[in-house]
Amino acid sequence: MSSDDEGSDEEARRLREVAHARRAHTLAQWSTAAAALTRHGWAVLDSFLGAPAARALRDDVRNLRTTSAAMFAPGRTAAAADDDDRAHSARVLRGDLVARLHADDARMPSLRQCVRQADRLVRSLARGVEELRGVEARSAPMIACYPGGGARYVRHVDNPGGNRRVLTWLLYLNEEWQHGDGGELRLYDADGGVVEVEPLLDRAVVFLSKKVPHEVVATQKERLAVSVWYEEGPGGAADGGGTEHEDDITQFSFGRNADEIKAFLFALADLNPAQSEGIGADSNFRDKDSTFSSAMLRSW
Ligand SMILES: O=C(O)CCC(=O)C(=O)O
Ligand SMILES: [Fe+2]
Repeated sequence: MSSDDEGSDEEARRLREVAHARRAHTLAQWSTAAAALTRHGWAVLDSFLGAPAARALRDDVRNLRTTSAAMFAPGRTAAAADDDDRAHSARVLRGDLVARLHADDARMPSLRQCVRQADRLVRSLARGVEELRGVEARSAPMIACYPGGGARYVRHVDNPGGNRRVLTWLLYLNEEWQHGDGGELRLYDADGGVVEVEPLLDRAVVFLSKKVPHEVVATQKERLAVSVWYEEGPGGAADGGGTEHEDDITQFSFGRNADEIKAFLFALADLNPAQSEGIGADSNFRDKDSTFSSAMLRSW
C-alpha cells in the first residue's frame, strides 16, 4: 500500500468519526424534537443545517432580495385587501414581504438542500408524532423578510380550519441578533405557557399548524426566515401511518472511502451545499405547486 493510500485511509477514518458524531447528534436532536412536539406542540432545533450552509442560504436570500425584488410582496392575512385602507391595516397585522419559490429554483441554489433536510426531519418526526401521520405534501418554500421598523405579525394560527397545514417548519437566518432587536417568535402552548424564540441563524422551529397560536414580535432589525408547511391530503390523518419504511439518516451507510463519506456529510448539509450537488438526489421530493403522494414522503 502506498503512503498516499494510507493517508487517504486515515482521512476516511477521521471523516467516518465526524460522520458518526454528526449523525448521532442529529438523531438525538430529532428524537428530542419529536418528544417536545408531542408534549408542547412545538420544538426548537439549533444548528439545523450547520453554519456554512445556513450562511449560504442567507446570502442567497439577500441576493434574491436585490436581484428579484419584484418577487417579494406583502404577506397576506385573511383580512387582506384590495383597497388601500384595508391593505394598510393588513400591513399593521403582518409586516413581512414574502416570496414563494420552487425548492429547485436556480436563483437560490442553497434552498434545495435546506428543504431536503427539513423533509428528512419531518419524515423522522412523523414516525413518533401522531398528528403528523397524515402528512402527504409540502408547500413551496416561502422566504419572509420583515424589514425592521417595528414590522410584526400579530397572534394567529396557521391553520384555523380552512387549509391543510399540519406542521409549520421555519429556519431563521439572522446572524447578528441581539437582545432588544425584537423579532422573537412568541409561541403559546396548550397549558398556557408562552415561549419566545429568537430568530437566530440556523435555528429551526417546528410547530403544529392547527394547534399553536403564535406571533412575530415587532422587529427593529431586518429579519429573514424560510418557512415550509407540511400538509395532509384530503383523507387527513387517516391516510398516513403504519407503513414500514427506511430512514436515510439511520440506514444510510457512511461510505467506503473518504469521498463517499464526504458525500454523506455534504448530504447532511454540514458543509457547503453547493458541493453536494447530486448527492442523494433520490431523496428529494417535489414542492407542492405540487401534489405528491405520501409514498414520496416515505421513500427517500
Ligand atoms: O417567522 C416567523 O417566526 C413566523 C411567521 C409566521 O407566523 C407565518 O408566516 O405564518
Ligand atoms: Fe404563522
